[in-house]
Amino acid sequence: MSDRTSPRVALRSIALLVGAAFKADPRRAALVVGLAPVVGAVAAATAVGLQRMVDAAVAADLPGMIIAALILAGALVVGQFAATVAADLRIRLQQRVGLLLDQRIMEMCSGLPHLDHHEYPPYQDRLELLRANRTWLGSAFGALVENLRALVAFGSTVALLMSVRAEFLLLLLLALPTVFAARRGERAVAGAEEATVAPARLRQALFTTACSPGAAKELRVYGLQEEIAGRHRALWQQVDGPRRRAEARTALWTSAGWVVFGAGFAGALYLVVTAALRGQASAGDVVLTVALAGQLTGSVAGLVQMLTWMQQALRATGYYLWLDDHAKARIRPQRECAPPPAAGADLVLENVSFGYPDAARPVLREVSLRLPAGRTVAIVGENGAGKTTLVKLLCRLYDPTGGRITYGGTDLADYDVRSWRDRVTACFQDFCRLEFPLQESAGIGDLPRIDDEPAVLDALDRAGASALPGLLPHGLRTQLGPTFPGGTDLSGGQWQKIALTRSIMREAPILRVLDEPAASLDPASEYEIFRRFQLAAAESTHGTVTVFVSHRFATVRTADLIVVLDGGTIRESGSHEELMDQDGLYATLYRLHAKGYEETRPSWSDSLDSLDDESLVG
Ligand SMILES: Nc1ncnc2c1ncn2[C@@H]1O[C@H](COP(=O)(O)OP(=O)(O)OP(=O)(O)O)[C@@H](O)[C@H]1O
Repeated sequence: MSDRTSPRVALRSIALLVGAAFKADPRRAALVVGLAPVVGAVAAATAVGLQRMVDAAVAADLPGMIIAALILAGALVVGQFAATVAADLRIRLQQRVGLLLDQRIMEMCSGLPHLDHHEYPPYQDRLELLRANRTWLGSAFGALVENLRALVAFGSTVALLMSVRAEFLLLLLLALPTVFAARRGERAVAGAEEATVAPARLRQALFTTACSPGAAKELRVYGLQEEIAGRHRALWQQVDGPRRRAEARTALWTSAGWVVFGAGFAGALYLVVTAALRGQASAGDVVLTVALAGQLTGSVAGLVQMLTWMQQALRATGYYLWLDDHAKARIRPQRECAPPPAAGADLVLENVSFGYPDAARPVLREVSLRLPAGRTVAIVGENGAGKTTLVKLLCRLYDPTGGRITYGGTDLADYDVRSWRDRVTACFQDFCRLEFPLQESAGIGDLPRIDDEPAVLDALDRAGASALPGLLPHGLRTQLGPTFPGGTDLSGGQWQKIALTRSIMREAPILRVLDEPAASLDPASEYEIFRRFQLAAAESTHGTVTVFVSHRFATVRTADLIVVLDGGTIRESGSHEELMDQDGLYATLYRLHAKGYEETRPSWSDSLDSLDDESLVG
């Protein structure tokens, strides 16, 4: 990561900011840009008014004094009015630009069709830097405009000084060390920030853990509060030390710059006063020089501040542009799109291999498998066998790194990714707890029908959660999530059932994935869910392929096809009976599970045995 904003990135950033401001609010943006030079020129106009006033007073020139008074009054009124209006407009515009860019960042993170950017450390590093500097994004356009104002103020002051004596141009050169020192300092601070982004990210993660309701139980049981706080403190020191040192160096360089400028400033005053004493300059010139020299100090300080502000803003915009470029590069060029997939075909994996980005070894190797339309396929295997990875490929959250997956003979990569996802539903083991009203949290599984009450009630019923609305104070309208006013928390199993309901909302999907959808439920409930989905698949005329991932072999024994994954390859596949006859890994593990189950057989297991299809359908 470079600590420099290259001229190309700076230009692109400026174009981005101007474009965003004029897109967010064109009229306000035009006014803000238009008022900046007016505000910038006020100081110089005031100095001119003063000069004319003194010269007219010395010459007892009444009309001259009136004109000077009008200039002074005009500069005061216009200056105050323009500065107040410009500040109000700029603040409001900053908020609008911030909102627009925030939305673009959200789009960049969640709008990418694949998931790999979430696991790419440089992407996460830039995202953290952008998060830490996000406020600069909103104010970046303001920084640009303020720089314009500061430049006009500085330029007009220098031009007037030169009108008194051309040598005063030197003051401009003497201001440069301060400006360069501030620029260099900002770069050093940026470099320190970028060099410590990894511990900063970890510190942020610790903070989130300490404040998250999800971690609250373990933090207390294991007494981790002090440990987490201690690590957070240590990381802060790791992050803060280099940054503070860079800031101290910046202060030193900038002070040295001011010493140089101060010497020049004193020299200029000496020159004009001695010239006036020799009669080579008017009293007005002395007043003008004193006023302008004072303003020059202010405008150099302003310019330094504004340049630092702009550099920080451009740096934040640079992170944004990097993320945007990365996001665009990750959108694979779509080959000529196949027409949207029609239901009723088989999904076929042909020698599919897959490795996560930067991983040393592939997770799936040469997997060939046919998932028949309208059937239920169970994927079983030990932890880390590659089950979830396989279903992620089916959902096109990643594309295979070798081989291909076809549907009805067409490579999935040939379908527009959105048209494929429109026909897929899924309930993942790390499902989302969407803290909306129950109606929306479940209905969002089929966005066009999010408000369709009968559809949501039907889906809740089919997910085995028909009782849930009755248990909540406002039924389907109950706000979920305890942190919201009037919000209700649910048990892990109830949240999971809502995730399951979402996966039922879409009608006639091509593929329904249930990746350990019952991890929070007891085996009887898991079996009930599996049977519900199996019966629904059998009754469906749409040919939906149902893929069920589970650790519990007993749950899935009635699946049409059972696939045993082992170390990223298919070890065995077939029906329960076929696999038991083979007496291989499946049979061994099944017997092991059954033995454990017999030994720990709880009372509710009778209900599991008595589950039949009618009780589920009815
Ligand atoms: N995002 C990722 N980046 C890198 N490696 C990953 C990622 N996700 C999973 N893996 C690795 O891929 C392998 C297979 O993981 P996967 O989640 O597919 O297994 P699984 O069979 O579903 O396991 P479990 O039953 O524990 O859920 C594991 O070794 C895991 O460490």
